Amino acid sequence: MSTPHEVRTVTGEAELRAALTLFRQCLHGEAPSDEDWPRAYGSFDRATVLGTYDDTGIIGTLTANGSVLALPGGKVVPMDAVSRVGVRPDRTRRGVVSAIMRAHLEGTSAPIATLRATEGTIYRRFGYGVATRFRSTELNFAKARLHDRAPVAGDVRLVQDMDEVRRLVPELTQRFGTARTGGITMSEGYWNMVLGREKTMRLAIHEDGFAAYKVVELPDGHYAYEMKVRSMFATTPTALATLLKFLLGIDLVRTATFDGRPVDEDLELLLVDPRAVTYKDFEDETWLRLVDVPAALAARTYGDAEPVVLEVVDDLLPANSGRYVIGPDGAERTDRSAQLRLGVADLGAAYLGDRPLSQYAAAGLVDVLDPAALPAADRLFLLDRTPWCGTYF
Ligand SMILES: CC(=O)SCCNC(=O)CCNC(=O)[C@H](O)C(C)(C)COP(=O)(O)OP(=O)(O)OC[C@H]1O[C@@H](n2cnc3c(N)ncnc32)[C@H](O)[C@@H]1OP(=O)(O)O
Repeated sequence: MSTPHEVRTVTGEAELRAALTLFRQCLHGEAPSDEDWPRAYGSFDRATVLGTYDDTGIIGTLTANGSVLALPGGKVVPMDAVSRVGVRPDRTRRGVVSAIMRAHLEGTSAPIATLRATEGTIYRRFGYGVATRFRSTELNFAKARLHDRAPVAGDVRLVQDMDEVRRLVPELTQRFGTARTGGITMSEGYWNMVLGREKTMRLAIHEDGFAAYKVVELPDGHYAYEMKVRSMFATTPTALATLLKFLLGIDLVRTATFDGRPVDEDLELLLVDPRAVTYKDFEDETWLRLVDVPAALAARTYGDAEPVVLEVVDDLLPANSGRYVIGPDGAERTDRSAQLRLGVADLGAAYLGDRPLSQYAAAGLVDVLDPAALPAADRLFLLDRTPWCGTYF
């Protein structure tokens, strides 16, 4: 590999602290304080950190958190959750992050990497595509009431003690976070950092899901509060309705915002007045990169349709380039002629089944060499349920 910047693994506590400081400063934030550092240090418990240095110190960094990803068909595979990417502002636009991205993709053993992007125009060139999307849901408590047929059943236990909240969140996300395609898990050290400074996080736990939320006083309110639901996983419709009923029953709350919800979670169907719900902030969630295309294609299951031959183009990791036959029984390399051709970023985008390949083709992102293959590819790749992650990192 020849790049103008040498990339190496960041090792030891002092170097990790410098890397995190650099990243936070790149996002216009503060260096970790002495008080925060132990938890921040602990958050590297399953991470590989890369850095680029010059004679002024560290100038670029990337963290690859060892994680897992739930695939169509239910398999859960190793995945690098890439975060804390930053280049010092006096060293940008000279290829530093390109060198680090390449080093990460060439060095990792995970077949898939995902990230959350600060900007929409950076990561496609490295082979990442938008594989899941989310939106926020706002509920007006004055109007929001479940109708009589909503499937409410089972008890909800409330946990208010922060030590117990910190202990339970990693366990609960482990249990429920990968139930849906696109779900991931994060390490205990990561959660310890995220929840370390929280003082008023509450947990509502049902046997098939949970909600983690805060209730904050409205600035101009007199005993008027707003609920912020940071995380909610409901693996059954009953868990969703029951958790919702519990949250709506909390006194003094005027509105609730549920962050980062699945785009097919239509809460109005559970309510008497559908106008109690407003959806907003529809955005990209998971950017996904197939690092090892043959392994990743073989790891998911496919729908029922005639097999299709895809030609994948990957300029950054050329070993991935080539033709693959994909059918109900799986996927493997083939010498047969290609029917559809697409770049690895668009394959990553379509991989979890968020949108049909025909939509990418209509946008000019898939070359259709044999039109008969397109409806078959749609049936092979699509899921009965929109993929969604729900865990921010
Ligand atoms: C997963 C995460 O952690 S998201 C957080 C990402 N970090 C940030 O947003 C912090 C602030 N920004 C930065 O630290 C840096 O500007 C980075 C990391 C975004 C880019 O680093 P750089 O070293 O400048 O990128 P590099 O020089 O390798 O550029 C690669 C290409 O991306 C383009 N590019 C880089 N940054 C941007 C940007 N912000 N917007 C659009 N294009 C960009 C470059 O123009 C270049 O294009 P080219 O290949 O066509 O010439």
